[in-house]
Order: sequence, then structure tokens, then C-alpha cells
Amino acid sequence: MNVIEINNLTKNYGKERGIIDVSFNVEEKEIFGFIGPNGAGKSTTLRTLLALIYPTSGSAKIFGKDCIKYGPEIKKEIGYLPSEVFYYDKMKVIDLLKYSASFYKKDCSKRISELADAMDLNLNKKIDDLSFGNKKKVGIVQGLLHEPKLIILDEPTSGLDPLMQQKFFELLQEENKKGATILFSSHILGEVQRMCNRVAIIKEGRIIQLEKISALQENNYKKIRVQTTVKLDENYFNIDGVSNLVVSQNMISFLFKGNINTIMKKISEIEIINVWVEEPDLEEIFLHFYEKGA
Ligand SMILES: Nc1ncnc2c1ncn2[C@@H]1O[C@H](COP(=O)(O)OP(=O)(O)OP(=O)(O)O)[C@@H](O)[C@H]1O
Repeated sequence: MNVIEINNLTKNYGKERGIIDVSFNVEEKEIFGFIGPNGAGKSTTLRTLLALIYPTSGSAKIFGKDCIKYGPEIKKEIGYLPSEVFYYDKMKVIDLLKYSASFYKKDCSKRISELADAMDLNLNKKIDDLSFGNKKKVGIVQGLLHEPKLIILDEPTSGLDPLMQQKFFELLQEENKKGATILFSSHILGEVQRMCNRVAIIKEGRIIQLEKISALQENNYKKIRVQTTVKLDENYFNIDGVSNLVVSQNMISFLFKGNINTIMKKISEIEIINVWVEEPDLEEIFLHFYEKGA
């Protein structure tokens, strides 16, 4: 079952490009990554899902219901962490969280203290006195305190130190095990690689790739390095599926997409000293997309 269904969602900010024809689904209990560089359109997509902005065209459904028409009803089951958090600075953390909890028809106090303990957040401080990272933690607790069925996070780890990032990911994994579906945006590929089952890559407002993390790494590209006895003509590997070719002395490296036999035959026809075939990490795959203008 799809918890989120996005169909040809387009948002123009006047003449400015926001997002163009964005479509993807997030299945129940999935941890789904949404990656792209600054300005690609991640926040615009997520804000539209939360009915904070209206699409120019296209539509999206959450729990099978139109996200704009049924916005208020749907939002009760969603935990949202925006990329930037702003608060009434004079309030104490606990008062702010109690206020947030008052919007839901359940007692969230136990969960608030559990989350604050897990994130090492002092509930009795004034918001004003918190560092950026601690304000982010308030946002995290605020987003999770009502045990939502769907968690939407916009660049959640920015401002958290590595130890806190780790704790935060453990928290998310626990929520996921309990049944929550998670959609989070990031430009940090390592965390997406570690956390997510599937990923959508967005570039200049358009989705350019939608794939299982495992497929993205295993099936699509191989990172190949060949050590030859003599310096090879760089056109030798100028065949379909080869990209990012670098020749230096008697070492040649490139990314290969396609039938592995094709490239192995080509390699077997030259005198080699060694060959390495590796899976590229997401960072390399991602860079490849951007360089090639895919
Ligand atoms: N309120 C706005 N008015 C005009 N243009 C906007 C507005 N908000 C976003 N944009 C434009 O829409 C595009 C997508 O921006 P968006 O914030 O969704 O990207 P992002 O992937 O979330 O990037 P970041 O990580 O920097 O937040 C950008 O070109 C941006 O300049």
C-alpha cells in the first residue's frame, strides 16, 4: 500500500522554477530518501505534501486522501520536521512541547520525556538559550511526540553532531520498526545510503532517478580500474556505457553501466597487470548524474 502518492506535481513561484512534474510513491513502512543539491526542489515538494503551499498543477495523496483537500485531517497522523525551525524564544522547551502536544487528542507527556532523554535535551531551558543543534532537537521531539504514522523530515540532521545524528537515526529506525513510514530529504548521501530502502533523486526541479538503494549500487554501475602494461589509448574504452573515464600512466578508471560481459571482453583483449571491479558509492553515482546532465 502507498502511504504517499505524488502525481505530476508542479509548483511555480511566479516565474521561478520550483518543481516540475514530480511523481513518486512511498510505500507503507518504507524509509524513503529524497536527495538533491540545494535549490533542487526538495523543500518545495515536502511543503506541498503538508499543504503549506499549493501546487500549480498535479496532485498528491497521503493515506489515500488528497493532501490539500484533507490537509488538517491528514496532518494529525504526520510528524514533520521543517528544514528551519523558528520558535517563540521566551518559552521554555517543555511548555512549547506541551503546547504542540495539545493539538493531538492523546497524552504525549511520557513520549516527550522519553524522546528528550534519548536526544539529551534539557526540557527546562528557555528556547532563547539553546544552540542551533539543540533547537533542532526540539523540532525532532515536536515532530515525533504524537507517535505519527508518517514522518516527513526536511534535512533533519543539519546542525546535529555525529553522536546525535546516530541517536536520531536509531530513534527513526525504532519508529519504523513500530510501523511508521518515513520520508526524509537530504543532500548527505551517506546517511541516505545507510537509512533508506529506496531513493528519489531530484535535479533542477525534476526527478531524474527513482530506485532501490540496492539496485542503484549493485545493478547500475560498476567502478572499474585497469592496470595495463603500457599506457593505453584513452579511446580504447570509448564504448557505450562507459563514463567518467580517467587515464593516468598505465592506470585507467571509469564507471560502467551495462552488461558486464561486454566490458570484460574488451579488457581481456589487452595486456593487463590487474583489474578492480567495485560498486560505486551513492556519492559517485550522484556526481555522475550531475556531470552527465542526466
Ligand atoms: N518562496 C519562494 N519564492 C521563489 N522561489 C522559491 C521559493 N521557495 C523556493 N524557491 C525556488 O524553488 C526552487 C526549489 O527550492 P527548494 O527550497 O524547494 O529546494 P531544496 O532542494 O529544498 O533546496 P535547499 O536544500 O537549499 O532547501 C529553487 O530554485 C528556489 O530558488
